[in-house]
Amino acid sequence: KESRAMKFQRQHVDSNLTNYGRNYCNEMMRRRQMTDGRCKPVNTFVHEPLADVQDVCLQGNVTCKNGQPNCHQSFSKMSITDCHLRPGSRYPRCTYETTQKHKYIIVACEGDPYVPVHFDDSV
Ligand SMILES: Nc1ncnc2c1ncn2[C@@H]1O[C@H](C(=O)NS(=O)(=O)C[C@H]2[C@@H](O)[C@H](n3ccc(=O)[nH]c3=O)O[C@@H]2CO)[C@@H](O)[C@H]1O
Repeated sequence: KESRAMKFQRQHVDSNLTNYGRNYCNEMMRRRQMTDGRCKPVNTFVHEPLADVQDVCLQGNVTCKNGQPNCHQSFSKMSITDCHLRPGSRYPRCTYETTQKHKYIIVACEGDPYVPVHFDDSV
């Protein structure tokens, strides 16, 4: 069974941004298995070293969107790609809008070791 930490890495960490250009999301959402059974509507990939993403758990403690107190906002902006399902795209043809951004990320952390288990937002 995949741990929540490993699921976070599969869904949200792509340190060596493979340059697919505007097809990045179409390719990566499939490769990282977020189009099996349904098209995941929104997903962010972070293009920083895994250690830097894990370090966010030690950074600014903030309240998560769902009210839980275990979210952390990065001290620095990070290179990310937001993937948004295009309107009208129908499973199994999941087609995405690919948008490159440089923003602070907010993740929820849990466990020992205390690591990211959920991507909450970018600001
Ligand atoms: N505080 C917590 N502490 C611990 N665990 C917590 C906590 N909160 C939730 N989980 C858990 O996480 C799991 C999960 O999949 N949550 S999810 O909201 O659906 C993920 C969102 C995110 O993947 C994506 N998104 C969204 C915005 C964006 O900019 N970028 C972007 O990628 O969209 C998804 C839907 O929004 C679930 O098991 C829930 O129980």
